[in-house]
Amino acid sequence: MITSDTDVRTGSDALRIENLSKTFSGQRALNEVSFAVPRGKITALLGMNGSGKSTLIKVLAGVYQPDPGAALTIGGTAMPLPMTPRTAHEAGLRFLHQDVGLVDSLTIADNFAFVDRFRAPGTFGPISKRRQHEHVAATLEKFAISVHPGALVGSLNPTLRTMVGLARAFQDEEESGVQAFAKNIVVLDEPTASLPVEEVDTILTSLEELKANGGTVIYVSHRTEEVKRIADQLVILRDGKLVADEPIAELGVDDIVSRVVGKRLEKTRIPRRGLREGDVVLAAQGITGRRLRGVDLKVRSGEILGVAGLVGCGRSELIRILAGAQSPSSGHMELAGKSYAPDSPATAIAAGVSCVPQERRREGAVLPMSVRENITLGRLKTFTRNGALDGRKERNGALRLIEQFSVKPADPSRLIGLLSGGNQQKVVVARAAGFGGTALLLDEPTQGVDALAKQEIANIVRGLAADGLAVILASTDFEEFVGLCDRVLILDRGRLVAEATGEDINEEHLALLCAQQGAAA
Ligand SMILES: Nc1ncnc2c1ncn2[C@@H]1O[C@H](COP(=O)(O)OP(=O)(O)OP(=O)(O)O)[C@@H](O)[C@H]1O
Repeated sequence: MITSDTDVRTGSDALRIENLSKTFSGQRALNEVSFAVPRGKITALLGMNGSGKSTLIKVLAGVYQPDPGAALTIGGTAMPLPMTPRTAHEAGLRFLHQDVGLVDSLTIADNFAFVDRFRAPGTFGPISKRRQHEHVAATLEKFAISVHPGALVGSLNPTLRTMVGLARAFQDEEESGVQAFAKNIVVLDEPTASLPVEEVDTILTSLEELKANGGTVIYVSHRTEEVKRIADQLVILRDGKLVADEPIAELGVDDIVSRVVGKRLEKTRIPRRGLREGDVVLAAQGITGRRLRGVDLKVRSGEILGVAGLVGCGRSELIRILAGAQSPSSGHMELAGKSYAPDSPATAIAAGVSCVPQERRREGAVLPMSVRENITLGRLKTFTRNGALDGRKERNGALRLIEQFSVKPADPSRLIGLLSGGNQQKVVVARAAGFGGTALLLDEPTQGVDALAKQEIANIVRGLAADGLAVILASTDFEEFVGLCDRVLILDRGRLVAEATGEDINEEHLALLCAQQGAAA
């Protein structure tokens, strides 16, 4: 293990990177990056989408081989490069990658298992299922995660999935929770991107506890408020180059954002005009489902309607039902005054209802396909001429949206899986929002998206609403509702329980409304 008492006493660097470059088929994702990570501190690694953060982390994890000429020191020891997953682990690096790295179709226990674990000592027989479950149950308990080791990862909500991914990184440690954290270097790539607000606080509090115990963390996030709250040190990449390496204490949230973006970001919180008077576009009555307990709602042409609520309130189920991805158990829906009962997202799209689903990796982006195919998926009718696909028209259509949504690199033929996480998200939003229609459903549309792109997406959504589209936005990030929504509905355990309009659409009030419902439980 890398920690020695001397290290802790002297506050020496936990990790030092020198001259790190990484080139992917001619494209430089990292360009001569050098910085140090102080021991016992939280270092925020920031940068816009595609700036090279995940690439740097994957070099540390031994997933990518750096270009020649780099040097890496961990706990004062020069590491042979390239790293391998084993040398990284032995050096005390523990990772939670952006996609969490769990396989949905396997159980938690199977996700924990790796070569030669869980055999009875001195035997060469098959892996002991009982031992495996015991080990996994004990690790989950250390992290206070109450879920059965035999549960399928695909059945977990995003929060549990994240927690399980984190616990797995520490399954070898003797110590529990914070102690295990504290003796390693913990590298977290956007751990809160897909988590609801109240869970984010849980993660941040445990990181603060970890820091108080001398833990060292590298923390990637696009959420500047979080960074300001927990980080001591700031390292910023732009286009693969290091552009800032400084303490955070004196900086405000706006200073951090402008350092990341490279310019001051003007706040474009244009006050909405209040409830719009357009025709009702989408209406739902008495919708029930796994969580929903009879939801009635109406959204009008030109209106942006927010749906907020605590974890498990049924927000995503509501969006899935409206988008045709799930059938309601009962209830009735209408689109432009006519009965609307889509049996698939494709039927919904054909009727004019598009959706950005909550989980990009599971439901949004089709990784083995190109950016162009992902953008035009389900829209090919728009690009046919005399019954045949017009490839040129399709490519141009994709290029227009790539530009409008600032997808980088602007290459329609690139596999979407090779794009950075935030750029994959922009493609999914472009597919839903780029083709008109009558209603747009957004579930956490800006997760993993940088501050500038977030603003651009908000402006596009505003423009679409101004053109008459009806928009429903489900989010756990209350900031997203402010300045964007005309009305926000609060959903609590499957029921709509409150509504905010006008001045009441502010972060504090919305948080209060949600908390009041939770407290009344
Ligand atoms: N395997 C790969 N092959 C080719 N290009 C890649 C590969 N992985 C990353 N890139 C490119 O390297 C650049 C940096 O990507 P990276 O994922 O490191 O960005 P990031 O800063 O983590 O972004 P985000 O905030 O969106 O997650 C991007 O232009 C991306 O398209």
